[in-house]
Amino acid sequence: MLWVDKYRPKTLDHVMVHQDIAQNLKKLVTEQDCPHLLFYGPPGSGKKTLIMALIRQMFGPSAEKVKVENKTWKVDAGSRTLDIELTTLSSTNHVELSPSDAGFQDRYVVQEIIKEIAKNRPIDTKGKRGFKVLVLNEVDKLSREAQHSLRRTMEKYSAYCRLILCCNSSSKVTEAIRSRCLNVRINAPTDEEIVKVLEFIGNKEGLQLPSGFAARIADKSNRSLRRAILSFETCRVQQYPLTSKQVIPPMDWEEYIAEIASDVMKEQSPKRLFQVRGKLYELLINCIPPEIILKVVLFHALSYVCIK
Ligand SMILES: Nc1ncnc2c1ncn2[C@@H]1O[C@H](COP(=O)(O)OP(=O)(O)OP(=O)(O)O)[C@@H](O)[C@H]1O
Repeated sequence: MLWVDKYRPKTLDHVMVHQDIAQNLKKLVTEQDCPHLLFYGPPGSGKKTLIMALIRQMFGPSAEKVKVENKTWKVDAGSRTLDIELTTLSSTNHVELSPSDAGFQDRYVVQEIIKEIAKNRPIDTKGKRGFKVLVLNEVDKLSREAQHSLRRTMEKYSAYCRLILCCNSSSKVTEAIRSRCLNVRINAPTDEEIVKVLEFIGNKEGLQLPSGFAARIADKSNRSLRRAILSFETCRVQQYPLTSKQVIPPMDWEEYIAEIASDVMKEQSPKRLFQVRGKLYELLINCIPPEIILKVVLFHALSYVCIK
């Protein structure tokens, strides 16, 4: 198991960063009925970790027993029937999915599939919560129509379904949805917090960390905890004992994008265009978001221009 998964805190009491938010969430679910929630913040800041710990707090360890299903749903779209393939992750009390995976058909996912999941009321056994939780990832990528449908679903099934929405940018979520949720902003962790997590992992793995090594990884991580932990594990695999001069390698996909920028800058011909297109497809197939690809290409391209 990768360290990012192995050392992901499972409960709200064990989180090492955003402890104040974790304690507030704990109070929220123990003292009162939980509202719909919208978690937003930069990639790798710890949103998913808090959401998973929150669900565990609500339903106990059974929330960790999840099954992954790849289902094809038949959806009625007026004159024709659409087949929509979606991956869901579910336990007895919660279901998680990314409706934006359905692309421009996302509104059918919200109108039909989410409605179907939301209206199945869980059995209200004594002492247990009488609602189920629906976790929706990347809601900022949903189309306007899908977001409007989502707003209606939120209202209609709020008696026995709580939505936990997760995204990077809340400004791309409609005001109507935002105002119906408790908004929880998860800031990118500071370098000091990242160093604390890396030292904790190093300690658990029984590693000797040279002085300043964790700080160098934190500095290169762009304040993403996931990235810092992945880099740390890569360094460990590349060389042990770790040395203070050891190079902290960039992510594979970043090197690949740098190559694309260099290809584009060195030669502008139909042949090169064809090669670059192939490389871009390769990145997209590996789930690197297009906006990140363009941002990094631009960054490298500009550095070429500046050198000239
Ligand atoms: N509060 C925390 N304390 C300690 N480690 C954490 C904490 N939150 C996250 N981590 C570590 O950072 C990794 C990345 O966090 P997480 O997946 O929650 O980020 P995210 O904000 O959901 O990212 P993305 O938006 O890219 O999906 C986790 O796998 C975990 O190892």
